[in-house]
Amino acid sequence: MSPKVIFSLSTQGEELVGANDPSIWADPTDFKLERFLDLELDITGSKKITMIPFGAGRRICLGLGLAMLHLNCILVQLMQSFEWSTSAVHEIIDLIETHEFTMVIRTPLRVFIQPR
Ligand code: HEM
Repeated sequence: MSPKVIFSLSTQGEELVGANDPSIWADPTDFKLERFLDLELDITGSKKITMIPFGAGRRICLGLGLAMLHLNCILVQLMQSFEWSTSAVHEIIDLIETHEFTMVIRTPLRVFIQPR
């Protein structure tokens, strides 16, 4: 049985803010990775602030170009080289964030990797 994924604060009855704002993302509480396939997605925040993993404005990450160039290669290598699985004891995968010094995942997500 595949684990249930809790993705949104809305499942906890809390206020929808930021990345959970439906005026910014369609169906924000749905786990839809394909939303990131939109090549028009502006991650620099120069047109509209939607998702800015590298920051925005004058202090935007200087390594943005380098990182984007290498991320696909690194990800593909990791997927090709290892078998990935979640723990059998995790019936629920909790992707909800919480505030610490920065925004972090509330419950650490543990994965098991084995060389293929
Ligand atoms: C996935 C990879 C990376 C992410 C998500 C990331 C994210 C960020 C973020 C959020 C900031 C702060 C921006 C702000 O203050 O508004 C930043 C700053 C910075 N990053 Fe990155 N970064 C990544 C990779 C890199 C790489 C590979 C380099 C260099 C080769 C780099 C160099 C820098 C520098 C120099 C700053 C400071 C820019 C400034 O304050 O003017 N980063 N990065």
